[in-house]
Amino acid sequence: MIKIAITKGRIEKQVCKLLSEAGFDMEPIFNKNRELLIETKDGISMIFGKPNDVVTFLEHGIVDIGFVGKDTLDDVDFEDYYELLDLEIGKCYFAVAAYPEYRDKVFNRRKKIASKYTNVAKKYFASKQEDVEIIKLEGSVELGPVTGISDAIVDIVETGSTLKANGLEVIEKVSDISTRMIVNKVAFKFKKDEIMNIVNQLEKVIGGNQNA
Ligand SMILES: Nc1ncnc2c1ncn2[C@@H]1O[C@H](COP(=O)(O)OP(=O)(O)OP(=O)(O)O)[C@@H](O)[C@H]1O
Ligand SMILES: O=P(O)(O)OC[C@H]1O[C@H](OP(=O)(O)OP(=O)(O)O)[C@H](O)[C@@H]1O
Repeated sequence: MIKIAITKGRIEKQVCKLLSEAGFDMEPIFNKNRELLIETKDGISMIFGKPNDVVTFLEHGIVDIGFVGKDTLDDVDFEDYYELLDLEIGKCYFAVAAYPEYRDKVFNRRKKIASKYTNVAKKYFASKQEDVEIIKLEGSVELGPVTGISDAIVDIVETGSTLKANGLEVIEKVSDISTRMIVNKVAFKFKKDEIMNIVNQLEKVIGGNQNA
């Protein structure tokens, strides 16, 4: 049996649609209500969890495969997995954002940066040799500059409409994000054929979508 964890929320439906187009039996998933663990006719069991938890389940060997955003992978401490596929969905990017004045402002103190992705923010400013204070916010991160708790934010930008609605703008792009398929290394050793079958089937659909 192959065990899969899928990130709930924005990317859930698109991942399930790709798996269905790749020929896997997703009917029980499409018909599910509040169940969090579902078994399909293909001998695949699927759980649905929050982004960081998908990685935690994979780290502990509870699942063989995880579908999760690159944003989450960039932020967690765990790196001992194989990233086998970019699903080319859930596309967005990390950016430093702030009010336009931030660009020319001279700071005579450490800048304050708010983010839900504190490791990404830390790593980014460290790469620029900038010593900043990182403030963790759990959501609505744009509130950082709006309330004045921070000078800028590191957050996900998709359409840019949340920034615009709050008078903020992208100061610097940090990195691209999309949904990835990750695999537990031990599982790959013992279930290589089944896992590669899923990779190959998905690749055909992703390739087809890109050429469409
Ligand atoms: N505009 C976007 N904002 C946030 N995530 C996006 C966006 N577009 C694509 N994604 C991807 O979707 C994944 C899941 O995001 P989603 O907002 O559903 O869950 P979440 O981070 O648990 O947030 P919440 O706590 O608001 O439910 C993200 O990790 C990211 O890879
Ligand atoms: O560029 P946009 O298309 O406006 O999308 C970006 C927004 O979407 C995400 O927030 P989400 O809606 O997940 O809520 P949250 O802030 O509570 O995490 C992200 O944190 C931005 O706020």
